[in-house]
Amino acid sequence: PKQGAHANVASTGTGTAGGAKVLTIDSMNPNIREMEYAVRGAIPILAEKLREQLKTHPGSLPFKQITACNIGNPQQLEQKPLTFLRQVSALMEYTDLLSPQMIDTTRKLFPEDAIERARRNLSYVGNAVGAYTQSLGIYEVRQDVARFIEERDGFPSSPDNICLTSGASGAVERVIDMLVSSPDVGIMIPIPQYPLYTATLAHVNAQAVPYYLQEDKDWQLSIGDLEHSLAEARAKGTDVRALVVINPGNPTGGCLLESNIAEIVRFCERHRLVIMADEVYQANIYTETNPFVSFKKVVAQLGSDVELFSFHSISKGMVGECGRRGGYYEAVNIDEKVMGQLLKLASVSLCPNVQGQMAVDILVNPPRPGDASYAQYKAEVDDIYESMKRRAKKLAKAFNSLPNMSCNDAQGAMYCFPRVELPQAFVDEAKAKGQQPDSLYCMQMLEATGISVVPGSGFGQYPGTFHFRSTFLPPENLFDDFIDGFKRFHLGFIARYSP
Ligand SMILES: Cc1ncc(COP(=O)(O)O)c(CN[C@@H]2CONC2=O)c1O
Repeated sequence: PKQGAHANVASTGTGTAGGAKVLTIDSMNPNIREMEYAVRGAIPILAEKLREQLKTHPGSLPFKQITACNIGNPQQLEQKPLTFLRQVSALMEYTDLLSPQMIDTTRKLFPEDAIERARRNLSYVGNAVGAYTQSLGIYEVRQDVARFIEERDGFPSSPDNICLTSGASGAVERVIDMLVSSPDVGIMIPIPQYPLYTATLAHVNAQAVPYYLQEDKDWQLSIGDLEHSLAEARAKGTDVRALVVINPGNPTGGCLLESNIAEIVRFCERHRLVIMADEVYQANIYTETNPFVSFKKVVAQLGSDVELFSFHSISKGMVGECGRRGGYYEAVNIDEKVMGQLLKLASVSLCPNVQGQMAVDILVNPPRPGDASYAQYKAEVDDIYESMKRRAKKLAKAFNSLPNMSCNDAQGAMYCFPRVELPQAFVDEAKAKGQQPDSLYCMQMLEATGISVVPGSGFGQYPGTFHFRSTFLPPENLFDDFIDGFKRFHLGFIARYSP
């Protein structure tokens, strides 16, 4: 189906017995009408229309293809899936391959450890990958997640505190839903932030309490700014209950130092804030100076009783299985009765996606040294990692080589978030059109180059500054063309607006 086709559904007449529609843009839930999610906003939607136009009218645009840099969707940009994961999935989907009649043929096509893993996983679901599982997810997978966390941090983790979900998005939405008991409730979010947070807070009619990340300090977080933002919100009567941290950062790519994390934990203890640690990019680290340290590890090291939810996903890292929908949260120091309510909430949507759960298991429990697939799995992961690291540095360097542009290196995640000094004449032109200046800049970029990025206004930014977010996911064989196309656009843009 065409992207956005849903939005073009033809009206089928008057609906109820000749009367006006019951469900209209005015009668719908106003929270949903007001919420925004720029990662798939106006510019990506136009990009999909232009993609269709290139199919039906080749040569009708000044570029050959759309380069979707608006979304961290690696396999849309030719990243190969991990072989072992797909082998196990295939065997679990078509279990005849494991039958006595076919197993000899299967053994010619699949390594022994993939066969064993598929058989083990199938035993968890009664050999029926199409059946519902437990609401919190398959217990044995939750055990593997807990072991992964213990190995990563060196502190205990219990499967009873792990909940598998169909992606981290659903986990975040569920926790925010639990926290928000009235419109007075506020949750502190970084600016710039991944708009899942502002969208979800709008959806549940809660207050977003912003704190600014410091661009001139590699996007580190300032405790002084947290204190100020919290005091201001509470003085206005907002019931601030939680603090969101995205580490490594989206869209910023910043990775918090352990000392900064400890300060944040103490801040949340002091002010009784639940920590929501979004760590979906924990494997996407490209710098030795800022290695990934989990909030769970620091909370355990400090012996803190602060309440913590940590989120992870199969969509990022080197796995990149975005559409397969898999993820989890770990709940630490959460009240037992609340845990019971979280179970109830999970049970309403029956269970997380089963193949997503199995992919989580491979994420946290990959082939080990000595396994038949270990060498290939490690080689594939290393190749993807090294390529991402090269592309991250190359894109930031390209942005920094241009006039009116500066960009912090991506220490982690999948994005560069350059700052653009937009000429005042252009800013005035955009405002006269009722548009955000960086949004108009990105729209002109798309129309000139086919590159689809997201304006900084879609993530929030310090007033008076302008940014955009681009992934560094275009495949390396097309990367130079991608950068050249962008450079040509930007230099032409600056020339047009320079006196
Ligand atoms: C910080 C962060 N948290 C959660 C999610 C959701 O992950 P799931 O796929 O597991 O629900 C994303 C997805 N990143 C979006 C999607 O691609 N580009 C983005 O900015 C993200 O960037």
